[in-house]
Amino acid sequence: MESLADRAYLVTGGGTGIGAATALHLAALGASVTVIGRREEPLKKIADEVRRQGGDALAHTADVRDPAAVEAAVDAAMDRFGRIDGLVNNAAGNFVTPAEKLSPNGWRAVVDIVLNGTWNCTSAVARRMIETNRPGSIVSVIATYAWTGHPGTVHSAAAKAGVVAMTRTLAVEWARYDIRLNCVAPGPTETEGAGSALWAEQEDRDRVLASVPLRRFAGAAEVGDLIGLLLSDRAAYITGTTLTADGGQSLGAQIYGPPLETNGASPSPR
Ligand SMILES: CCCCCCC/C=C/C(=O)SCCNC(=O)CCNC(=O)[C@H](O)C(C)(C)COP(=O)(O)OP(=O)(O)OC[C@H]1O[C@@H](n2cnc3c(N)ncnc32)[C@H](O)[C@@H]1OP(=O)(O)O
Ligand SMILES: NC(=O)C1=CN([C@@H]2O[C@H](COP(=O)(O)OP(=O)(O)OC[C@H]3O[C@@H](n4cnc5c(N)ncnc54)[C@H](OP(=O)(O)O)[C@@H]3O)[C@@H](O)[C@H]2O)C=CC1
Repeated sequence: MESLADRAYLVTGGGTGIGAATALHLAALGASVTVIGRREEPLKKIADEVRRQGGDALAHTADVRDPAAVEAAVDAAMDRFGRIDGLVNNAAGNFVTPAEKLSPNGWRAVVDIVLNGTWNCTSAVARRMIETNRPGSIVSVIATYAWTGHPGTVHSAAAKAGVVAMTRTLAVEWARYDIRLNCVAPGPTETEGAGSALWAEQEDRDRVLASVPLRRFAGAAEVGDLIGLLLSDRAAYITGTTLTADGGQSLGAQIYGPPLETNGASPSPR
């Protein structure tokens, strides 16, 4: 595993789920991390855990929808660590609803967090990288329905597709500054946020599991590990791409394959 000692990263939605696992993973590799989210308590818990393990972390509350709050968070990270080497756009909002019942404000809430929030953070961090003449790596967490689409999540699917287009555009535009941008597309991942938003009932969990050829949920830590890979210099020649880790879910049901039913395999993440 490559050391990330002396590096400093920002992780949005870093207090819970995949964001928290990513922050802990980066800190374990020696990096300093700034975790950003709306609620102070989960952020403080992760920052305390990083410090307990001998690392350095800053917890900063901000709503990624608010450009001024994002600027203040990035300034606080610069003041504390003196540099920014990378950003993880992980914050998201989601709920399942038939599209015809989605209110204008419901659409706005999700698209604002996922698409506008990603832009607010990406532009604020990239400007600091350009001003300080430092290379950088930006990873955004998307979902495979950015290209497959998925009924019930039109707001999130459309916003994640926008993040892919943003990533591909900026990967070319900012290559001259040695800023790399990539996406990670996890499949169903065992987190509290997704559990309550997307598979609150056992019946929903079973349906999700049955759609995954590897027949298990991903663990937040294994997704955090992939994000760490894309942030690191091992991925120095990778830009503008999406790394999919979905247990084969987005390949869809195959005509001559085994039936997509739960098969008794352990559904627990590795
Ligand atoms: C199925 C397999 C695929 C697997 C891949 C899955 C890929 C993606 C996964 C994820 O993204 S998991 C992340 C889940 N985490 C979260 O959602 C956490 C954060 N969530 C939130 O903050 C809220 O859920 C929020 C609604 C997104 C935003 O909160 P905010 O406080 O800004 O908004 P509200 O004022 O509460 O609501 C705004 C608007 O939205 C309507 N709304 C909220 N929930 C629902 C719902 N369940 N159904 C329908 N509409 C909903 C709410 O009513 C408001 O609209 P108006 O009433 O004002 O019109
Ligand atoms: N779990 C899964 O199955 C999958 C998840 N993903 C993606 O992975 C990422 C993480 O999801 P997951 O860990 O499961 O879910 P969580 O709900 O645990 O994570 C979402 C995080 O985003 C933060 N957040 C939400 N809204 C805002 C906001 N406006 N400003 C700042 N922070 C915000 C939340 O903190 P707070 O509420 O305190 O602000 C929370 O920490 C998301 O991008 C999601 O779309 C993709 C595919 C599958």
